[in-house]
Amino acid sequence: MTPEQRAAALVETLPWLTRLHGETIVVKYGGHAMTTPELRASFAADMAYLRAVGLRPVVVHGGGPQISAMLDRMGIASEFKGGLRVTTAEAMSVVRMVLLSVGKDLVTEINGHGPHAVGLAGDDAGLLTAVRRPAVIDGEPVDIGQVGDVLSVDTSLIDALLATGRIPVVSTVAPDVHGVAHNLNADTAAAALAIALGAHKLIVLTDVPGVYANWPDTSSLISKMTAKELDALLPTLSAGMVPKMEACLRAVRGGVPSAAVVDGRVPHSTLLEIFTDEGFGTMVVPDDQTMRPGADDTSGEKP
Ligand SMILES: Nc1ncnc2c1ncn2[C@@H]1O[C@H](COP(=O)(O)OP(=O)(O)O)[C@@H](O)[C@H]1O
Ligand SMILES: CC(=O)N[C@@H](CCC(=O)OP(=O)(O)O)C(=O)O
Repeated sequence: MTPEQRAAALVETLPWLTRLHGETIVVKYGGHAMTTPELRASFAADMAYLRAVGLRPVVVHGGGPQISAMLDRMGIASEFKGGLRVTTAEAMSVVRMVLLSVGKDLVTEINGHGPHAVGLAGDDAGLLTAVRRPAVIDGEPVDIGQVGDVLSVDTSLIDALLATGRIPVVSTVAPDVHGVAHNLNADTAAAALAIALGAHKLIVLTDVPGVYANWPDTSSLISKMTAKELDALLPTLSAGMVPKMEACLRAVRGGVPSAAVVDGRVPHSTLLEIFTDEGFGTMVVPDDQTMRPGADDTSGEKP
């Protein structure tokens, strides 16, 4: 890179730094995007960077592959229906153990940049209350055990942490109203948190460059779509992409100005999505928003 190109890259961030100052960004860090020490280090640096430049990142982490590996070691089979893990009482204790451990590791990694990150789970100060959620297969509800949807969010703890410059790191296990632990898909929980916090953006880090219109045809990557277009695409999606895109749709329909699915295997993908004019991955915007404003846009809002 020439000095001119490096300077241009820095200058390109200026409008976004100005516009996004003080905004809350919910970043969902998927289990497939944390598979190497280098990726975890680059993610931690990105969170510290966002905080340092005046944004308010909130991390919601996954850990699906890590849970499956642990279940496998314990001789318990992993089964998914509609992109959600069938969670027996036996599997639930493993899910809880692994997710809390992944969360703590992430806190340690981010805190290599200063004592900013704080780990939380659904039961901390009533952050998340779950309600049992069936999977929907061919339009029919199917019982998949202790899997939850988000019934309610109490943002008071996160609000207090953000007000003092902390970076909340949320593990998505949560009690229902009877105190029974539930396994929440991390995309689902991230969307609920983004809505409740009035976030400016939901960013979902995964292991593909974005959403493909005709998966697995990799020439069909979608760079941007409206909520309505996503609604039409949803029935064609498979596996983990289903809860992910349902979550993006829910976030945007719930008032979050945009949701982006980006390739978490690319170092610093969060910064590329937030601070570059063209963004990175697939972005979902409300139905009345058809253009991604560039740096010369004067509306003051990047979708
Ligand atoms: N239309 C699609 N576009 C992109 N990926 C898709 C699509 N349909 C299914 N997938 C699958 O969804 C996976 C991402 O979901 P998942 O494995 O649950 O990720 P994560 O662990 O990041 O939550 C991709 O690796 C891909 O195999
Ligand atoms: C109900 C359900 O499926 N829960 C997920 C929770 C972890 C998760 O969402 O992790 P990723 O984001 O890495 O996929 C699971 O048990 O795998």
